[in-house]
Amino acid sequence: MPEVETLPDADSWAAACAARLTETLSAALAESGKAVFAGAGGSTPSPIYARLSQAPLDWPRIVVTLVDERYVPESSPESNAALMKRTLLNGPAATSRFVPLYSPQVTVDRAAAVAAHALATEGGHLDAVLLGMGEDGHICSMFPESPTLKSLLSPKLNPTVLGVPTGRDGRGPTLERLSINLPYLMGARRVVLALTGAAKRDVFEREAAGDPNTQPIAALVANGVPLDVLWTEKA
Ligand SMILES: O=C(O)[C@H](O)[C@@H](O)[C@H](O)[C@H](O)COP(=O)(O)O
Repeated sequence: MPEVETLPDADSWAAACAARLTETLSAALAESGKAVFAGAGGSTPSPIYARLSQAPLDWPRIVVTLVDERYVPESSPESNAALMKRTLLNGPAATSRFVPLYSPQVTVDRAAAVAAHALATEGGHLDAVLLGMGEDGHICSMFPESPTLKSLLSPKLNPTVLGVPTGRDGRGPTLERLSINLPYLMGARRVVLALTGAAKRDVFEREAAGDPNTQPIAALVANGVPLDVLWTEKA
């Protein structure tokens, strides 16, 4: 079971998450002259992105992408790309290169294939990843009841992006989505899972002890994903 690092308040938690991601991107830049960051959407990451955007990194050599995306254009209020551009791609980070997952295709699966190719063209590897987690234990768009879950959690596949049909998360129905798969997380240099609130801490601890074939958090643990879990009581 990975250790859960407890931060005393929202500010120190967001700062610690941003510092861990900055450290990881800096190491990748030092080692290979480029770095790839992938981040989550949802409500958790915004204060972390606000801090990360100001990090003194060589942003023109950093590629920024998403761990998942709703199958909507950037003009939609549901778009994670729009969220990322509003919160992370400001200040120094605005000089990074953004690679979206969404593109208007005939089907979400076709869009996933286009996104998979785009990420493969960037090297097919993520250096720093920021994840949130739903109260149903989902990360990325790896939803417990989704028919795509088995493919997304297969550790032996190549890193890729898959289409996720309309489904349900802990808060209700979800749009069709695009999601990276578990092998992308297994190959990452560092994955930061940012959690807030007592409920999510309990969910994390329950899910981490679960079935890696059907529970994404258990799959991260069972497959040795380099995971830092940072938690604070109130965001
Ligand atoms: O597209 C999304 O919604 C996110 O990428 C998703 O995977 C998110 O991380 C979880 O649903 C947690 O969402 P909150 O941070 O809002 O709790």
